[in-house]
Amino acid sequence: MTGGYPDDPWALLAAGATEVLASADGLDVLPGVAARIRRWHQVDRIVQSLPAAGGLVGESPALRRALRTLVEIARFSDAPVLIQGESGTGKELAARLVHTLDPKRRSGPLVVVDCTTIVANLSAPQLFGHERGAFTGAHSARSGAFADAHRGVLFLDEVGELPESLQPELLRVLQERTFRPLGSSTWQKTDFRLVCATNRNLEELEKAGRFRRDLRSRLSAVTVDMPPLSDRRDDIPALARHFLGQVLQTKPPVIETAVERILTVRPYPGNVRELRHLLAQIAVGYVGDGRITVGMVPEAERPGAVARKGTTERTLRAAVREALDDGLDLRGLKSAVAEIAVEIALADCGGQLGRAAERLGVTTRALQLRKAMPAPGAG
Ligand SMILES: Nc1ncnc2c1ncn2[C@@H]1O[C@H](COP(=O)(O)OP(=O)(O)OP(=O)(O)O)[C@@H](O)[C@H]1O
Repeated sequence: MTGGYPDDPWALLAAGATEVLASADGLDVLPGVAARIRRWHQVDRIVQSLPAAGGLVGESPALRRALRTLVEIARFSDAPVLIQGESGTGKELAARLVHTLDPKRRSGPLVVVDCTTIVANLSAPQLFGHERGAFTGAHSARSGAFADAHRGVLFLDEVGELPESLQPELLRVLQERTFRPLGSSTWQKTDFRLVCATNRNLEELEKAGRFRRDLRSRLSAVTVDMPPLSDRRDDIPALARHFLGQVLQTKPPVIETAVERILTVRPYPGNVRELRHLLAQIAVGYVGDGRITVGMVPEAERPGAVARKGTTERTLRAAVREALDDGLDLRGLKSAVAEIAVEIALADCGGQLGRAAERLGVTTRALQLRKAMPAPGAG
């Protein structure tokens, strides 16, 4: 199976009806249709019962579709799985879920290898392992990922980055289920399920001659597409509460509607990871009163921030032009601006030096000195 799992059993029923009508003796295909519908309900029950969907928070149809596919392939097949999606969409969480749900593999290990860290020739031992003395610096024998993942799952993250020299080797291991550690003359057996993730388009890499066609078709027997956050904005409030709870280690506070609006409309090129970082920033301002208010949202994220920035710049430009026209040089301009900033900060902070210094990002001592200094050109 490739792509998403059907959203509802009616789609299966409709497809089944077409099959029955098309077959010579409609009854022979009925058991198959019935089995598929039964399977659909089984998968749906598992998805509903997953505790927080195995760490993947969200109720949107796009995420549910991906989850159904993950459950289906984890439970009912042993084929390699390719998880595709933009960066930060939860591909690694999805891979972990396959391991947790695979009845044959879950008691075995989950071995994670980030292919961006495999430098051709230098790091092949990371996959194959090596004997003592196999190369300079190999002071003792070490097992590699192929051996470590025996009876479990091998997760190759960013598989599009797998060096070309290792691609035929991986294909061979998948076909033969044997490998030879570096420096060894003995073939070892291994039995792992392969799960890969990529944010690159493997088909394009193949066209560019950077990925082997036979390996790509082997890896993508089953694919799961993790949807970008822009396709599941409905999930943002639940994700926001989830991350606040994680960061604050308490029951998540109530998020004011205005904050929820800010969170749900902005773009997220970094997907869920970016949302998590934003919530971590917001949590810094939380004072423990059970509410997340707009004041805790970083200034740059608040409505009108971009427009305000534009206005500020325009006003500043006009003021600087006027000062230059009046004959002020750069030095004079700088100290005039500093003087005004100090005056405003002190007025806003009721004359308290410490608070004003904090607002200006200087030490209290520096502020004291500046205050003691006569203004340029003054008496
Ligand atoms: N649906 C989700 N529910 C809860 N947390 C999520 C969800 N999706 C992603 N995350 C969190 O977002 C962060 C990024 O997720 P993950 O590392 O799985 O993404 P990825 O697609 O593998 O990213 P990359 O391609 O950059 O490696 C992690 O902290 C993960 O826990």
